Order: sequence, then structure tokens, then C-alpha cells
Amino acid sequence: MFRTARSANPVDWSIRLDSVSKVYGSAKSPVQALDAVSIELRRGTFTAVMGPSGSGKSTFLNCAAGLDRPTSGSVWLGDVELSNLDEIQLTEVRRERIGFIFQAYNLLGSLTVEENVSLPLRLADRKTDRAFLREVLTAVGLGEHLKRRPSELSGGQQQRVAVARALITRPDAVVADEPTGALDSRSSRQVLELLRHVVDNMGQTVLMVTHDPVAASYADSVVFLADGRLAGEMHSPTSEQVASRMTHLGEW
Ligand SMILES: Nc1ncnc2c1ncn2[C@@H]1O[C@H](COP(=O)(O)OP(=O)(O)OP(=O)(O)O)[C@@H](O)[C@H]1O
Repeated sequence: MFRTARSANPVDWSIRLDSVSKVYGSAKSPVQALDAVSIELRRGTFTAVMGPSGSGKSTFLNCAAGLDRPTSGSVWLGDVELSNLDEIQLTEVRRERIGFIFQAYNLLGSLTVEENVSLPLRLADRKTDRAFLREVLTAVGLGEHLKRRPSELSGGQQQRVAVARALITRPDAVVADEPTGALDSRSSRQVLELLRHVVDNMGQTVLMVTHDPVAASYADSVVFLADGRLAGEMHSPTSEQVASRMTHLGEW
């Protein structure tokens, strides 16, 4: 249903939030995790989300990627409004149109590199395009390790498998929650350069939550959150500028 609408009516943004609020907890003691956040992430751009602890970054990412439903407001993935979807449709959208990268890699230990990467296609009952699989594995620098299992790879290599897995469905957007949080600085740099590469050379849209100003400096723009609200945006950021802005936002 949504596929037809997408091709008939292309839109500029990959992800769009219109006045999204999220309230957790009970009516007696509500926690306003997001407060009327509106933003448009254009296709083919790399956006980092930063903010003090508890400012709503993960909630923002989860709402943007359909992992959580806003209390009010609307979230669009291309021309599909996620709140109009039932749980089955939302699961399908997440599986086929969004690539996920988490801090803990979340690979399946019993599967090889190749099997981990093609798993989203098998789950969606889609045929694996061998040429694209090879292209993606080469892009992440793992073309020589197809038959290895995650335990035989370094943390950085495992995260690059996770990046390949996120790309294999050719999603509308890739969302990454602290993708370098568990990596040393060299492996972090490789993963960030890879995310930059998929934006610049594969036209992907990337949304990344991070605590690290150096990681944020790889993005085209940084969105700052404070107390669940948008607290500014920085284009072509340097790590020094990001660190300085964060210091002004409070403890982080
Ligand atoms: N499931 C939940 N139930 C109740 N409150 C929640 C829940 N998830 C998040 N919160 C609260 O919502 C607010 C925003 O949380 P969120 O995890 O989005 O912040 P964050 O910026 O990602 O934090 P951190 O940097 O520490 O990971 C916090 O006050 C948090 O305690």
C-alpha cells in the first residue's frame, strides 16, 4: 500500500517530525521526554543528535524510526505517516525501510558475516542481490571475511558488519544509536568514515545519536536537544564547536 504512494509522490525528506511530543510515566508523574519537536531530515544527509543525558536523544531516535510511538504529533518516513500504520505495517516499514545500528552491534553469533548481512532480506522474504551484497561488503572492507563468525572479528569489524546489514535493504534511512560508543578511536574513525561514505557515495540518509563531539563532526549537521526540546542546529560542525555548544547546554 505505502510503496505505491511512495513512488507516485516522492518527497524531499527522508524523515520528518511534526510537533512530536512523548510523555512517559503516569498521569500523576509524567516525564516529558520530547516536547513539540519538528524537524526535516533531507535525503542524502548525515545528521547527528546531541544533548545532555536525559535530554531525549534516544526517544527522538526511537520515534523517528518507528520503534516508539509519539504521544502527539506525526512522524513521516518519506511520504508514509507512521502513526497511520498498524503494528504489522510498522514492523514491515522498520524491517524494510530503516537500517538500524546499535552500540552493541547486535549480530547473531551463530551466523557468518555474509548471513548476518543478508538476514534482513531473508526475514522480509526478499531475494538476495548477490552483486549488491558484494558491493556492500566491499564498501565496509569485509569482502575477505564473508565466512567468519562475529566472535572471529574485532569490535570495529563487527560494527562494520552491522553497517552492511543496515544497508542491505537499501533503506530510506539508517539510524544509529551511539554506533562508536564501544569502539576505540581508530575503529570509531573507520565506522564514522564509513557512514560518511554511504551518505556521499550511496546517497543514504543517516541519523546518529552520539555523546562524542568528534563523531558528531562527521555529520553535515548537528541537532541539539535539551529537556526534550530542540535547542539549536549546527551546520558543517567541527568537534571544537560542538564541544563548546554542549558545554553551554549543561552537563553531558
Ligand atoms: N520507558 C521510559 N519510561 C519512563 N521514562 C523514560 C522512559 N524512557 C526514557 N524516559 C525518560 O525520558 C527522558 C529522556 O530519555 P532519553 O533516554 O530519550 O534521553 P537521552 O538523551 O537519550 O539520555 P542518555 O544520553 O542518558 O542516553 C529521561 O528523563 C528518561 O528518564
